[in-house]
Parts: sequence; structure tokens; C-alpha cells
Amino acid sequence: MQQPRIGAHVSAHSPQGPVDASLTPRYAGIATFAKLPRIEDVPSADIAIVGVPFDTGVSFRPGARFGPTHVREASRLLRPYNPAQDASPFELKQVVDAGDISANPFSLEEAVNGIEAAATELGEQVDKIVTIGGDHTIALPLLRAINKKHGPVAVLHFDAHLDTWDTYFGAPTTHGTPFRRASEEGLIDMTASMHGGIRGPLYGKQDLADDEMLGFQIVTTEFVEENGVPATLERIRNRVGGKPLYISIDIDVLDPSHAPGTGTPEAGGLTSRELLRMIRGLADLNIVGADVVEVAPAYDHAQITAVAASHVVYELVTAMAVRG
Ligand SMILES: N=C(N)NCCCC(=O)O
Ligand SMILES: [Zn+2]
Ligand SMILES: [Zn+2]
Repeated sequence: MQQPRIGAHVSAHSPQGPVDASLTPRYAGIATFAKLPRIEDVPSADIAIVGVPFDTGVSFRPGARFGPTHVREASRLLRPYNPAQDASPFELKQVVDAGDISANPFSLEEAVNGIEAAATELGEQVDKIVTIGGDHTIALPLLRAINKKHGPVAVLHFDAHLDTWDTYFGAPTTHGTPFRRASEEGLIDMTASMHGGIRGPLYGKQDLADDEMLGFQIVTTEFVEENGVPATLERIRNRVGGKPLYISIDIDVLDPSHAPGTGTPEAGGLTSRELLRMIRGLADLNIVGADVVEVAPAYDHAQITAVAASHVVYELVTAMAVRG
């Protein structure tokens, strides 16, 4: 068969899957996530992956605005069958790359409003969205958008940091404050929400008291280490139950050895193996949306962080696809 020299080998059947890497080199062509079709290339889609290149909310190292591009580049190597979940997610659902939401880097307020509007619009076109950040500020407009569809959602937040601090330099909207603002706004079901992987120094003991007052529960990295993934999953599942679940994953929940490319790294984190296993263990829950944030390529080496993030997105998409 004569192969085209320009362009890509795409499968003809529906759902439209990724470019076939056994026919077109996976390093050729434009990097959509996992070489999936773009949203404009298919008549309709079930799950969209969208980037939010935005990092105006950071308190330390900048650069997460380059996260979406970097994760897409690393995602070229993903393959269509996921043995760990015994599923081919791109056959079960039409999964697409919806490109990037354009966010104003000079006006945080305008950016946050624009992200909410774009995510709301995309949410009307597709069933579920997985967002690649961007700094953690974006979780606030994403939760505002998902709230319009599902009401208050259970939030499972994997992060080294609580991100329920009040303000930085008097600013209420930053990457250290999204879950405080979201809980104040009633976007989160506070009877079913949890942080996972919390560790590292705080400003004071009061941080934990404030977080508890808001209604969050915490499963620390130390708990995971001492009790293992199955016991951790049991705690998470008991907390979340069957509620509509939003999963927000700050890549700094991973140990800096597994994710050096991030803005506020903390020693002593989870391995990517542990995080991937936990996502798989949640696949039967009602996951309505997710984000993977805080990948900052300037501090990455050999795509370590981007490879981890691309696999995290892949497991999230698979979990959404298998549940139906
Ligand atoms: N969301 C992330 N990654 N970090 C928040 C850290 C806030 C601080 O500098 O205290
Ligand atoms: Zn963090
Ligand atoms: Zn965070």
C-alpha cells in the first residue's frame, strides 16, 4: 500500500482513534494529546482534553504556562490499550484534544472569567473534560464551570499543598487559594471532599485547623507510605461514595524525583506508581471532570514530569471511559 508522505495515518472507524504509530512515526506531526484527533476533526466527542496555558497565579517559580505543550509532547508515546485497566479508552469513547483555552496573562481576573466561560462552553459540547494546566489557580474557574452542570461536586485533590490558604499579598485568587475560594462559593460538596498526598512545611498549625474548618479531610503522604495504596483507596472511597467527583491533581504531589518540573516542589512525595494505582482504583466512581496542573517545563529534565503527567491524564481518561 502506498503511504502518504505528508499527513498522518488515522483510523477510519468511529470513534476516531489516535494516529497509528505503527504507520506514522509517533514523533512526526503536530502533538495533540496522545496523537488523538482535534475536536474540530470529529462530528461529536465524549471526552475532551484541553490545555490552559496560564501561570499568573504562582507564588514561586513561574513557567506552568508551558505545561500543556510539554505534556502533549511527552504524550506522543502513549499507546491505545491500557492493560492496567484492561481497556482501550479511545475505542470506548470519542476522546479529542480541544486545544488550549486562551487566558489573558496580564489580567488574572479576566483570565479566570475567560477560563470559566470557555470550560462552560466546552462542557456543553462534551460529556467530560480533563484539563492540563497551567497553575492551580485554574481549578477555581474549572469548578465554577462544572458546578453549572453538576451542582456542588466531591473534590479529590492530590497535592503536596493544601491550596486552602486565604490570600497572598492580599490577593484572593492565586494558586495557593483555589479550594478556599471554591468552598466559600459553595462549589464543593464539603461532606465528601479530601486532599491526598499532603506533606511539607506549612505557615503554621492554624493552616490545618482552617482547612478542617472548611470541611476537608486529609490523607497524607505519610499515611500512604505507612498503610499502602489499598488502605488509602478505602479512605478515599468511603469519603467520596457515589457523589459526582472532580479530581484535581497537582503534579507536585509526586516526589521531586518523579516530577522535578514544577513550581513549588516539596521533598518526600508519592511515586508516580502510587498515584497511577490510586487513579485506577477510583475508576468505578462517578468522575465528572479532572485537571492535572503545575507542570513547569523549565525545571523538567528528560521529560520526567511530562511523562508522569501524560500517564496521569491517560489513566484519568481511561477511568472516565470505562465507567461509561
Ligand atoms: N498550588 C501549588 N502548587 N502551590 C501552592 C503553594 C503556595 C505557597 O507558596 O505557599
Ligand atoms: Zn502543590
Ligand atoms: Zn496545588
